Amino acid sequence: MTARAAACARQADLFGAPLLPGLAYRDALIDAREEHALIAQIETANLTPFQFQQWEGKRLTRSFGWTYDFQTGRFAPGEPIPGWLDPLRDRAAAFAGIGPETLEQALVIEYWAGAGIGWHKDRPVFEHVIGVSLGAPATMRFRRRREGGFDRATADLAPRSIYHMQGEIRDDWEHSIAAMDAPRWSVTFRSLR
Ligand SMILES: O=C(O)CCC(=O)C(=O)O
Ligand SMILES: [Fe+2]
Repeated sequence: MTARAAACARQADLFGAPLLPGLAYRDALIDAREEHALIAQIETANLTPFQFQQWEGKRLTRSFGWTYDFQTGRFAPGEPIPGWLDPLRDRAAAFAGIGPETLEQALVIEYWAGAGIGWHKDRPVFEHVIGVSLGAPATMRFRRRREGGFDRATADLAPRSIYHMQGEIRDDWEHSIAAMDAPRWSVTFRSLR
């Protein structure tokens, strides 16, 4: 079995059928001390409320490397990825089997209790999407439209875990995160297509 097939088989065990081609996941990427240090850094990183038209999400965000403005649709170079994210970016890249320098964007999100993120696909300018979870456990949901409805699947995201989306799961499926009852932070890294 190839490494990828083995990863898929593990996912099938963890998350149940159907397989989600292009999704990889592992627990315990970092330890609790590293998790707390990252949360402390995020808390001083001047995140701002996510806003889309009149609607303000119950989450704070900040992007580095590249910014995508949801109000204007403008995609532009942003502030460099800060040094405190470098070790995490290295591990995210190693997990995905790609070079760290290809992960040109980092997005930091703080979800307030009661917040999640609605159905979407990540912007097509990006290719690989790799996410690290901090704080509350989360349920990531996936759906893909088919005749008469949706194919659906879910993945449990433990704190300190990592996921990688590429290919079918990233391009053909939408994802969302169910509202959580405690704060959660995520750091996602993206490569450009
Ligand atoms: O918080 C996460 O892990 C996912 C965030 C997400 O889907 C996004 O920013 O596009
Ligand atoms: Fe996303």
